[in-house]
Amino acid sequence: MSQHTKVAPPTGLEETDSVTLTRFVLHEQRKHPESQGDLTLLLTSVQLACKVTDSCVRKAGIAKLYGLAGGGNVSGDLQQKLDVISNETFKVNIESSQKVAVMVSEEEELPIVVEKHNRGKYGIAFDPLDGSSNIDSNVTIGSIFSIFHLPDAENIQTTEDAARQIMQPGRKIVAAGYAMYGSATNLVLSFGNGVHGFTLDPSLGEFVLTHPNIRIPRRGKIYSVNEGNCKNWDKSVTQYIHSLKFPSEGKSPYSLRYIGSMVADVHRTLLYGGIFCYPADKKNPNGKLRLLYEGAPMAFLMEQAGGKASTGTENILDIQPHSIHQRTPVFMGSYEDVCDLESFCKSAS
Ligand SMILES: O=P(O)(O)OC[C@H]1O[C@](O)(COP(=O)(O)O)[C@@H](O)[C@@H]1O
Ligand SMILES: [Mg+2]
Ligand SMILES: [Mg+2]
Repeated sequence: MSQHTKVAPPTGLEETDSVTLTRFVLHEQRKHPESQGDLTLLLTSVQLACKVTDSCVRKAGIAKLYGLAGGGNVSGDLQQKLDVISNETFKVNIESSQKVAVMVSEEEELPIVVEKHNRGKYGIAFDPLDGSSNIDSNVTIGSIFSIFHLPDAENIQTTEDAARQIMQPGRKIVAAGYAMYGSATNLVLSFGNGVHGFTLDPSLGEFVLTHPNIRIPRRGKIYSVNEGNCKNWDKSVTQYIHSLKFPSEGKSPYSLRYIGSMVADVHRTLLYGGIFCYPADKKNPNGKLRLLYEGAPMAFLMEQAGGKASTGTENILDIQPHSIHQRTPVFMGSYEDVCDLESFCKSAS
């Protein structure tokens, strides 16, 4: 019995069998009559970078079997590490959109300043391959991005100028999202008016809308953290996690799920609720995850879905970055769960 289920499209889009990502983005653009279509073109290039990365991820394990090792062509490329390939893919595709002036990548020490003739008014920060320790075991990995409007893109000359202009708090994000290369490939994004999830239809080669207007449950039943680090946690984090495992009489303990790919752990948290944590600890006083292309874009999506993201004491979206690769402690997920964590931090201070 196969019943064809239609997904209700966002208001204003006709009910058809599939709303592709491209159509969705164009629809968003039409809501802003003054728009010149720059963001649309930029997102098209991000979408393409995700599709190319997805295709490399799918082929990575078999490249050698097909004799694709060696040589300086595409086959040679497949030998490279996926994080190098995805970084190149993101840089090349995004630069060719001619809509950005600055790119910040986890894989590049300095911001990339785009040549004047190829420039646009946006800046983008990305983690081209997130969860890289999971690549060889074929566990879900992803890509994360955040897009900012630059105040004075034309006059950027040095990498210092570039860093200064793109180091904006997450509240100023224009659009953010992630691609997840799992059993299926998803692209989840927000322009600041809700969160929408798309799934790559391999036969069409198109992302189609499968999860319109994602809302995270107010409270969840799952916590996600690398408990191997617990001996180095602050007392407040230790006590909070303990409270989830040993709740008061009559309440059920939370379940633990931890994949070790932020994209996958955050995706599950967004859909099922609960809390994802990467706290600061004695070894990493600022945590592990990066603000501009991990913490802030995911915090933006969480808040847009009705959840919350915090360092424990501050909303992640309010942090003014002071360096492009700075780290931040991360607690994000269901609104009430993150509030609980914050009250443990508050009472410890
Ligand atoms: O192995 P750990 O310490 O638990 O860290 C896992 C975290 O590190 C990361 O893999 C870091 O991202 P990269 O793979 O992009 O460096 C996150 O995806 C994940 O949440
Ligand atoms: Mg990462
Ligand atoms: Mg990475």
